[in-house]
Amino acid sequence: MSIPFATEKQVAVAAVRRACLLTSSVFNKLVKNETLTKGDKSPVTVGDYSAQAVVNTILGRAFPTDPIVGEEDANELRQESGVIMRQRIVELANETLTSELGLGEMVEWGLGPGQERTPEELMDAIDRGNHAGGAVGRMWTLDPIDGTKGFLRGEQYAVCLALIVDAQVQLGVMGCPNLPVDASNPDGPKGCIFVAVRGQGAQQMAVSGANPTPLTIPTISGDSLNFLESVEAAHSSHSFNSRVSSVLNITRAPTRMDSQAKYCCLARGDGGAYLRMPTGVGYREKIWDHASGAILIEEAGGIVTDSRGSSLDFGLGRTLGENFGVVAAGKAAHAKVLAAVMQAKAEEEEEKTKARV
Ligand SMILES: Nc1ncnc2c1ncn2[C@@H]1O[C@H](COP(=O)(O)O)[C@@H](OP(=O)(O)O)[C@H]1O
Ligand SMILES: [Mg+2]
Ligand SMILES: [Mg+2]
Ligand SMILES: [Mg+2]
Repeated sequence: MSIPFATEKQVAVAAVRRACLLTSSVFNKLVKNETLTKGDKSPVTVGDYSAQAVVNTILGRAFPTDPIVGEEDANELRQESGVIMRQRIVELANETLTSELGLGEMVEWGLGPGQERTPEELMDAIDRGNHAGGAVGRMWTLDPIDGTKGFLRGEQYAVCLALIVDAQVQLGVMGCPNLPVDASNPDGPKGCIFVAVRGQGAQQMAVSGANPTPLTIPTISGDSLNFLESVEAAHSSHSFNSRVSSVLNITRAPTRMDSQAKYCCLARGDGGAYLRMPTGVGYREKIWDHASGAILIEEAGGIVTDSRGSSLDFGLGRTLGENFGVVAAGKAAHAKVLAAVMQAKAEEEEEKTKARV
């Protein structure tokens, strides 16, 4: 019997690796007119667009009928004002798609010398990410650069790809080009890919795909537990996390890091819990910001829920719908952190009520 999702895993690792090579190379050459500000004020760069073009081109060749829920779309690039960026994206995507085959890659996926695409094909590939999501069937979800702000600062970011079947994440692949291979050697080699398949465990490997190593979240007890949280205070409440730390008597400062690299660090024991509490009303978390991270944690032996203890629902469309915040940790730590979140929430409510009277 063949191993479930073996081909999907091979294709997804190849797609993420190619996208990582692209984003690492583009970072050093990024110039001012290669970044746009989207409607929600967040940045998007030629790196985000061309990484989405590359991954979607590969998925489109390998699995032509699978829909994709991707973060970016090509609307801006199809305008007159988008011509310069579009040219750059086409150049970057083609450079990446046509480079020599790496470990486990196949010509059939549209890779290797001579496989250039037209600008129109690449814009259409980006727009294959327009799927609305939903509870039924097979779909991929892609964040071509998660943590664009981290990417622009030269810090952490991740290329994140996951396969969802009937609302359950079955496969997750994350590429972190700037993440040290070994956290105890922060100045050592950087760049790793994390892979998880439902029921088959979690792994870290080199960006080349070599040296896959199984990952298990270590049991972290007591006050040695520390939080992983967003760098951006607008994305996740720093003050609420510090309140939760006080409830747990944690004195260690949180580790701030952009992107789903936080899930990767948690999976290999570089942090005790990832806590993401909403900062204001109305923002809905996106499925591509959590799908690959959530399966990585589960397959490494941990638990991911929202801040009320409900499981994340990947079947409601492009967002996580009513889920409120995210709590991810190893099994024992998760129960403790969730209880502390509830207590901190109650304390906060009480203070608000007192302030009103
Ligand atoms: N107000 C908000 N609350 C929570 N998340 C937000 C947000 N505004 C943007 N984000 C998301 O936060 C992600 C980055 O997370 P983090 O802060 O953990 O690095 C962004 O992903 P992109 O960088 O892919 O756009 C974006 O989707
Ligand atoms: Mg974005
Ligand atoms: Mg993101
Ligand atoms: Mg993104």
